[in-house]
Amino acid sequence: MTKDSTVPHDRDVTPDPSRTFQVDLRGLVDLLSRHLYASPRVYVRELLQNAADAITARREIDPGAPARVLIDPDPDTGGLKVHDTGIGLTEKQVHELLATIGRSSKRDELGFARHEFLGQFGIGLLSCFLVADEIRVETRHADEPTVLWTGYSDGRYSVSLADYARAESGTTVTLVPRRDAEAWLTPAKVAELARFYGSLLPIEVRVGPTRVTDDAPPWQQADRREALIAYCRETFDFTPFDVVELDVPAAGIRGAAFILPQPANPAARAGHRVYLKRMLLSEGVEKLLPEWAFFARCVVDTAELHPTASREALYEDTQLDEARSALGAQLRAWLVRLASVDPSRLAEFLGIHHLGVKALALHDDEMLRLVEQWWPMETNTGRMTLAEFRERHGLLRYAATLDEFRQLSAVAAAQGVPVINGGYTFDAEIIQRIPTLDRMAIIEQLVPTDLATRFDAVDPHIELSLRDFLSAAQRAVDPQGCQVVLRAFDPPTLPAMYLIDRDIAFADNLRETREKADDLWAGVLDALAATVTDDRPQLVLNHRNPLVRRMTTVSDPHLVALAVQALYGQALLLGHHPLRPADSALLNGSFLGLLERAVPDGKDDPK
Ligand SMILES: Nc1ncnc2c1ncn2[C@@H]1O[C@H](COP(=O)(O)OP(=O)(O)OP(=O)(O)O)[C@@H](O)[C@H]1O
Repeated sequence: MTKDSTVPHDRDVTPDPSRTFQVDLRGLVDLLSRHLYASPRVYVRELLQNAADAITARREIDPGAPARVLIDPDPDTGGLKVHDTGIGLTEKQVHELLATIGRSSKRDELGFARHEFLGQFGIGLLSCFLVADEIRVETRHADEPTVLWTGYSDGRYSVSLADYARAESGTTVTLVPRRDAEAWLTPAKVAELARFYGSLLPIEVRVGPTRVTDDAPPWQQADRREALIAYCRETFDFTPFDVVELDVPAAGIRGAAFILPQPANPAARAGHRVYLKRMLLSEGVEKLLPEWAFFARCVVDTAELHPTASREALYEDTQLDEARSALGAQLRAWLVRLASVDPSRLAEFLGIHHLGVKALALHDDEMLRLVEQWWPMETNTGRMTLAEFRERHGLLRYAATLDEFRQLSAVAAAQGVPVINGGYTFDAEIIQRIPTLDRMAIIEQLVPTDLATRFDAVDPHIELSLRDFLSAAQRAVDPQGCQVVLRAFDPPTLPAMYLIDRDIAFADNLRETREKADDLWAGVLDALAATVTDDRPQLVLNHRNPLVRRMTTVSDPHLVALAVQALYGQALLLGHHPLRPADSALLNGSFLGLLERAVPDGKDDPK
């Protein structure tokens, strides 16, 4: 084996203890502002967080210690002071913690974040350099001397002991504004941000004389429901359809889900408002709930879930996964409860969110069950749920398109064939998926062919006698490319049906009938079909209909043509078939022609 001269010798990589990394603070701040934080506004959150943590640390030792934070913007200098009554820092700690990036007092001996604190990374204070050139800290720990620390955005810092004692234990952080960042430090902006991030903190926070913290989160107030509805109106700008309280102890989650009062797009995931240990993490956390719960927006506080380093999102880990399922279970329980306690309210809910619920029912069994049990679908025997339909008829029979349903429903109803309209968005697919809930479910798609067997043939002798009528009728709609057929079917009130070429199978069925018929009958039909190809659309005239019967007795071929053309147009309209220009012209012509016949001409007018 030859020795590779590019492999470094051991002595080349031996660390030199006298050398340590140098940090380019400007570069680091630039990194934070461009790549970690979404906006410089986070500086207020980081200052509040440090103050709150310092108070927590002090109260661990002295539970009666005051818990106050005062934020004091100075309109004259454009700067800002944040005073807290926290634990403060000794001189040694100032050197160690404030001047070392990544060093934090909030981790345990093993380096894990300590549960009771908001901070953990040791970089939060740096965010102040997004808006300040200089950060000054005055701090006092217990009876130790007051320490003054000043850090500059170019990476220098100084430490000295004050020649006075700060009035009480705690810290004051002063920001000297950076040019071009003054807007982030105006009193109005600071008050807005302090309220935005800190309104739920369990300590007293004031901006100048104004308190920005609430007494308690809405889900902990005496009249919770009222408080939550008011919160939803104020924060999300809608009055919820309902409020579902959320409580997942394993993830330390408390809060509420607000059911949207308007339809929502399931594909556009709603942003939820998430607090972490009562400090706002983000108002746009997307994956807190399972995908199917698109109809709810939440506000929650969590003590256990983990933030990403920017503290603007939740870290995707198994804990978040489990929390998501637990929250989903609570929303499901709400739906189930609604179904048993207040079905009309559930129907109202589905009335708003049915499209989204149906979209999810295509791949979520729970949603499918909800639709099956509670969503009334259109059928030719009235609106009813799929569950009811199955119970009554033993199967789920449906027409796959709206046109097919319209074309067939009346005929099918008259013949005692119940059918569901599967033509609305997702409905046919939902019906086809029902066997995943119950393997015994029988699904049947109704196609016009199925009804064809119920179109009874007319007595051949009668049909022969109607030969002239049928030829005239055929000629009347020949230019439309349509074949005229005479059958007897229910309901008798329906004079004609137009069956489109999609139903070639039906045409085959007609041909079969003809083949089975006796010679006389076959002869009649052959004569009729001489100019007709079998896959043309069919106008089926109903011999049970009194008007059609009367038409067959008319001897004037012109009147027959007008009447057949009018029935053709009406059948197209009833079946919701598109009217081609030639169809409209035909319909128009027949209408005017019939009017001409119906209205006496001027010669009879006495005037
Ligand atoms: N107001 C304060 N009172 C007492 N100590 C403070 C205060 N602000 C900062 N410190 C000390 O400085 C350390 C560094 O603060 P920094 O905000 O940079 O990080 P952190 O709060 O520990 O973590 P994170 O980056 O997650 O916010 C803190 O761990 C804390 O010990």
